Amino acid sequence: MSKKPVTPPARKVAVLGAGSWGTTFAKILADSGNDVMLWARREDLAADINETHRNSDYLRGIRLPANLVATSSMAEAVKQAEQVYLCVPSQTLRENLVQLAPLLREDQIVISLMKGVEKKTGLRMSEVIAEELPISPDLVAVASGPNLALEIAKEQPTAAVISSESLDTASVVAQTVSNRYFRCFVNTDVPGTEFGGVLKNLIAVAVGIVDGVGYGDNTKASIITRGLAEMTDFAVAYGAQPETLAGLAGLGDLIATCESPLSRNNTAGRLLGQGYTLKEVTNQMQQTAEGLASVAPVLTLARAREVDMPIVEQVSQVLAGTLDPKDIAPHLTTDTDEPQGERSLDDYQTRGGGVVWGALKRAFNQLRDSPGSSSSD
Ligand SMILES: NC(=O)C1=CN([C@@H]2O[C@H](COP(=O)(O)OP(=O)(O)OC[C@H]3O[C@@H](n4cnc5c(N)ncnc54)[C@H](O)[C@@H]3O)[C@@H](O)[C@H]2O)C=CC1
Ligand SMILES: O=C(CO)COP(=O)(O)O
Repeated sequence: MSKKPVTPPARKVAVLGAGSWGTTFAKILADSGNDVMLWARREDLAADINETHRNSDYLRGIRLPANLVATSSMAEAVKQAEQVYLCVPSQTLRENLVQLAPLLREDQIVISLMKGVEKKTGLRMSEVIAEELPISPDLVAVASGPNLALEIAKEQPTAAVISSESLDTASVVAQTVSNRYFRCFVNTDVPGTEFGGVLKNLIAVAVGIVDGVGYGDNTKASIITRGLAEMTDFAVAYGAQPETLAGLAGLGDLIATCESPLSRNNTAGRLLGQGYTLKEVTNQMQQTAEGLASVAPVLTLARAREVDMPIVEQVSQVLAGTLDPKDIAPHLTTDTDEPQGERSLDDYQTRGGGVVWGALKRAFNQLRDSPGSSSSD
């Protein structure tokens, strides 16, 4: 006699932050069978989500599932949750953690969905969490990957990486999140996974700038390719594994963000390339473009470890109004006229015994061979 499959009880989870990604992630979690509480700062937004099952300010045309309930009380959201997902703009994380700290139990897992560094400290989001929350690092995870909110809210299939110092934690989170349109891989390279998400934003601003100027695909492809080398150099200098940058959280997200008009970072860059000032661009943007705030702290970190970041340097000069956007491309790789060897990716390939291409091949084979289950990215 065949046994009936046992359906695990629904997990209770909380998502803090009801913008485009927080709401989309809450939908992913609800579609994965969890009971989701979504915390919105504004009471009227929480009420509107509960009444209409929509968040029209951020996700026009998307219906939210019935097992997703909104609240404007952080205490209510967090109280029953086994896992707490954080999705507020990076520069506001610390103030929100101050509110969260007294509400948190020591067995709750905390997951960052954010892609920025704190401007005044240069810390990654998981590092800010470690400073502000009384929590073991084993219970902290981060999620990153090619994840443009609106596409996923429409249930278009994609993949992401869940990273934690504890593989057990990453696996529990991956199992909680994964569903038929959102597939999670796991790794333990937290710096690589977080920096991938931070750095691709900066390259997407650069690509947006040249797009706004009117340059075509050769210029953009050059920036994307050299940008990946720049991202990898930087992240490796801060302890990341190069293969993480060749995976979903690096190359994957870089492609999605640089290609898509849905990307806010790409859009901000395009406006700069069209001649708007930084102030005019930030006034026009209704959503968070993390890259604009990350440029300065990333350059400070790069200089501290003597990493060359010519593309990010030039984005910084365009933001400051000291470089004409149309001049960004000719200076892509060097500030001398001497020809240079194309360093980074070849270097990693040689030094790491083909590590980048090996990782790409493994990722491709995994996607091809094993639909459904999670494994490393
Ligand atoms: N939208 C996307 O496609 C993706 C976004 N992300 C990341 O998610 C994070 C959040 O971005 P989005 O949801 O897209 O931004 P958003 O601009 O769509 O929404 C931000 C939300 O935070 C709220 N907020 C603003 N100030 C706040 C404060 N002081 N305290 C608490 N909440 C505050 C806003 O009211 C809004 O609900 C960012 O780090 C972004 O890089 C990551 C993957 C995809
Ligand atoms: O992180 C994202 C896609 O993975 C979203 O990019 P933007 O923040 O530029 O919209």
